[in-house]
Amino acid sequence: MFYIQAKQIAKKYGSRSVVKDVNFKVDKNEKIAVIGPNGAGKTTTLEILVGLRSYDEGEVVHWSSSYKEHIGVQLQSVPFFPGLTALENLRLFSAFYKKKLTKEEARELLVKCQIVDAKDTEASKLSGGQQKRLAIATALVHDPELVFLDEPTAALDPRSRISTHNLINQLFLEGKTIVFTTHDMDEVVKLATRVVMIDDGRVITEGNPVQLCKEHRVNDLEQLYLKLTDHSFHPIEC
Ligand SMILES: Nc1ncnc2c1ncn2[C@@H]1O[C@H](COP(=O)(O)OP(=O)(O)OP(=O)(O)O)[C@@H](O)[C@H]1O
Repeated sequence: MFYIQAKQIAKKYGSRSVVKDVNFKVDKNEKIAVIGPNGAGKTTTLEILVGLRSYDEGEVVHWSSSYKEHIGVQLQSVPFFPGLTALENLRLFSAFYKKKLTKEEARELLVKCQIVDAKDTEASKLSGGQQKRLAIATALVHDPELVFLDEPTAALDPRSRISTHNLINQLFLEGKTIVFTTHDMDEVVKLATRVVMIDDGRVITEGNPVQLCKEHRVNDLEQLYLKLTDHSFHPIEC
């Protein structure tokens, strides 16, 4: 069963093309890592897939007309409600959906996302890493089937990064499908069932990370990334 199928999508900001002819399918029970250089168009592609951003060409098909109720999205910057604590923010976010979280349910979600210690701190005063965890919690308030996480571990300390990996695996075991972006290649190998590499607005390769390395005869994903995104790299013809 597929959740999202994007066919030949293209997007321009002004006259600048940032997504070019992208095909992107999200199937049920996947953990997809989207990787690529800064500015490659990963966030824009994800925003188009979840219906937050318009596109100029192509088609995006979702599995359900009410898909927005079943997708959770953590973007890189989250506009928390000013003056409200982490717990209050979470409950207010949940009020946008059919089922509002009780105080206890909100607390449990903060425990799950390892941010409960800061539940009574004003959200805007949390550290960068804590805000990231709260942002992940807000993406989960409506128990979505499909979860998009845009750089969920950027700016996290090693312990927090590991607990976020554990959270992603836990969500996957609960039956959720996860799509995440990252610049950490070890994280991709550790977590992803499939990797999609985007460069200059195009998908340049995709597949199982280990399999892809074998096919391209490189030792690891970092080498594959460096090889495929090196615009000065010209293979020697035999
Ligand atoms: N709202 C916008 N208006 C104009 N240009 C934008 C907008 N959002 C993104 N861009 C530009 O589009 C390009 C792709 O941005 P995008 O955020 O999709 O890249 P990314 O691959 O997610 O990068 P990063 O890894 O740095 O997060 C960048 O050059 C960026 O400056």
